[in-house]
Amino acid sequence: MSATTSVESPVRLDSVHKTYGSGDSAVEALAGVSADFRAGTFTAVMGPSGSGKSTLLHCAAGLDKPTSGRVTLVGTDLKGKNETELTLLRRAHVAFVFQSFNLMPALNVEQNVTLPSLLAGQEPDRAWVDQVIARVGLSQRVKHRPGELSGGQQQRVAIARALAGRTAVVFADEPTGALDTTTAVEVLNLMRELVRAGQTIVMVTHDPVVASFADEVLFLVDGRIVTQLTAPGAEAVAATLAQLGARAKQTRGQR
Ligand SMILES: Nc1ncnc2c1ncn2[C@@H]1O[C@H](COP(=O)(O)OP(=O)(O)OP(=O)(O)O)[C@@H](O)[C@H]1O
Repeated sequence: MSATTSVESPVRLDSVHKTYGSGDSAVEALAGVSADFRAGTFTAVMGPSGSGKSTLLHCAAGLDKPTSGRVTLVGTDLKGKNETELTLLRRAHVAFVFQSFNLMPALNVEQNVTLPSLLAGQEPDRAWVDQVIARVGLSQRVKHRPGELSGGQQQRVAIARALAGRTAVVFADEPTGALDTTTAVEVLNLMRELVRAGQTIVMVTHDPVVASFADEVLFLVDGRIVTQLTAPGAEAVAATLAQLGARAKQTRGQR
């Protein structure tokens, strides 16, 4: 089973602005972001705390509505779509690994991993599900419930759940934050394999080593993409972050 589509750019943002609140308390979380996430690409989104990374992910996934601008997800303009339409679109084409793992406490590992496919009305590919569970190191835990697992193991279930359905798009927010280095590298290599098979992954991370597994790294500052690197090493990512941090400090000092 594969839900991947032939859309060239499964995720597109055109001049997306997002302002939270109004008047004196208004916060411009995204200040005109345009980005084209092409099929079969792995993109990392980086930037200082509060720069708009999570907001970008939420707007791109239709979990939050832009104040202005356009988001196109697997060829569908999200403007004017109601919650039911958005839910059906996401079920068919999108998977998430977010910081709160959102696992179903009453279901075991295997049931959690296959749930998105079942909800989308698709028969899970059992051999592939077993393979993904094995790759994240949970073969000995398939009958365990989330409450019986460590934080890192729960994160691995969330990753397996996101990757098992082979959806066109995967959005990930710090997907390897709770993992040891060896497991994190295994998960990132698995993500790269899926990208090579045509999936599109957009991942928020603070870690230059994690970002170095991506094809592109976008850097956000104050809700704008200020620079991007193609296939960078971890050192280049860290150097760019340091430069941006110094620039942000200077700007704050001038205010
Ligand atoms: N629901 C909300 N209501 C009001 N302001 C919000 C809301 N969500 C985010 N913000 C503000 O929007 C800005 C961008 O937040 P966002 O969470 O996207 O940043 P981030 O880059 O993901 O940060 P972090 O790295 O700390 O997770 C911040 O100033 C934040 O305070």
